[in-house]
Amino acid sequence: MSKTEELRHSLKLYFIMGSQNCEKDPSDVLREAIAGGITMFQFREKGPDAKQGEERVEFARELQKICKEHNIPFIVNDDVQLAVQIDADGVHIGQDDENAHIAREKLKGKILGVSAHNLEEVKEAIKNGADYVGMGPVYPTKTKKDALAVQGTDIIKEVRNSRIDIPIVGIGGITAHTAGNVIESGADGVSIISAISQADSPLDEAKQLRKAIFG
Ligand SMILES: Cc1ncc(COP(=O)(O)OP(=O)(O)O)c(N)n1
Ligand SMILES: Cc1ncsc1CCOP(=O)(O)O
Ligand SMILES: [Mg+2]
Repeated sequence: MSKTEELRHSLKLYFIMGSQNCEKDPSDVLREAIAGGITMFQFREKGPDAKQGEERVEFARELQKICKEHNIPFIVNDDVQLAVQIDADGVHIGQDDENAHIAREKLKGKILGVSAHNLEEVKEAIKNGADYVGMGPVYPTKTKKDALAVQGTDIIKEVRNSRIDIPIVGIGGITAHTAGNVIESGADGVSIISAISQADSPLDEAKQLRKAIFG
């Protein structure tokens, strides 16, 4: 399998989480999500109650260890320096984060994901060396307070209709009921925070999502 094909597979069920998203112990939530079949993980420790400093680094290492034990790629949200420090598998940055071109330079050989909300941002991300783009919010979400306007799946279709082949993952309000639509629109995978992290059973929820994605 080529590196891109491998990445397309890893993006299928991309779980994102930080301590602020969990009611149970985050390590247990992550273990359950892995048992349920997630294919990639993003460490997103963010917001007013987020862990800081050394405690944050230790928390990242704890979740990274769980991912390593199960061969799940471990991506850091926003923080390129942390990704380098703990030798993460990659980083995901948004339009308001560190410049993607500079992040690419600092993370040679690692996975670089970039958020994009329109065709221009997708093209710019490709120029800057992104390996995949995260597009959304596809549906309404309560998880990200500063999220831009809901886009539906049209923007993903538009990118695919422009014959742009970069791996795409949809994000924002996606559940097991809607994941299939996101894939049908041309996305390689779905990124999920609350549907898994807030589920009574993250394991069962991940299983349901897998069914919707893989059939
Ligand atoms: C896979 C994926 N796609 C999009 C985002 C959003 O990134 P960003 O716009 O920088 O917002 P924050 O997550 O940093 O609040 C993401 N994290 N992951
Ligand atoms: C980080 C992010 N970026 C766009 S929407 C969103 C939040 C996704 O969370 P949820 O899956 O709970 O809607
Ligand atoms: Mg960001």
